[in-house]
Amino acid sequence: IVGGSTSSVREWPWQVSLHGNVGSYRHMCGGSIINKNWIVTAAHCFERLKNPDDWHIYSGFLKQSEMNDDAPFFSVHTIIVHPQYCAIEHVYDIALLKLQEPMYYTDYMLPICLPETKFESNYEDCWVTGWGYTSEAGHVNNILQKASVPVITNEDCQSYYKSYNITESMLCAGYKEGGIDACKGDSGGPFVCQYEQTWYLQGITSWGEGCARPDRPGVYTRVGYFKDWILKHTQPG
Ligand SMILES: COC(=O)c1cc(NC(=O)c2cccc(O)c2C)c2cc(C(=N)N)ccc2c1
Repeated sequence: IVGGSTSSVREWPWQVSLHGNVGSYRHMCGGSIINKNWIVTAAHCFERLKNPDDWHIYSGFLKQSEMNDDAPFFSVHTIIVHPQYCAIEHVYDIALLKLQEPMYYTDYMLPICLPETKFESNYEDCWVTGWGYTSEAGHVNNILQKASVPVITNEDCQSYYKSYNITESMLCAGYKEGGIDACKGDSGGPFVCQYEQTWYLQGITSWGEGCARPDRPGVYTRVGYFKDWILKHTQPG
């Protein structure tokens, strides 16, 4: 997160850190708890590491330094990458992780609600969180960061990204003057909006040209667009 501030414990209890095995296990992506068996994240996190055994999921922690070899983690049973995901175009950048064992809820580990509809009309009070870079040429941050970022229309977003196709499965958020944005390492993490005292997962951090640049908003996977696909895979029975 560029231009954000430090989160406190229990602020974002659905936020998890996905540690991938690249020689040793380290933070690669964020994710969100949607129920006791399932995490939603970004498909692009699994370009190189497609084996579930190469992932450890840390939940209930604020600092990367706490996610050490003595700390408990959840293992991954199944990785479901959206069948229409395309890396080049950044489309359908969504994946589901089934846990090997169901998690338990605490004040620090709670699920986030899925949006009510495919396209929400209200996007007040939206925040993006993660342990990603705090500058383009940065590195993974130790303490979970948060930043409030306004949603912009797909039409405005398309006008900024002339060499890309901003599809209806994407959601954009950012400031025209830049300065505050998600960045590398925040991928897969939550973009949430509060509505009538309830938080909803409206976006999954996906991509952007650089980070926090003027006229280059952050691009997110629009979670409402994939609600049926998510429910199809994550509902019991
Ligand atoms: C794996 O995820 C990404 O690569 C990756 C690369 C990005 N954009 C970059 O251009 C970038 C940023 C930092 C370092 C870097 O090398 C690049 C290419 C990203 C930009 C944003 C955002 N601005 N909302 C969010 C996630 C990103 C994930």
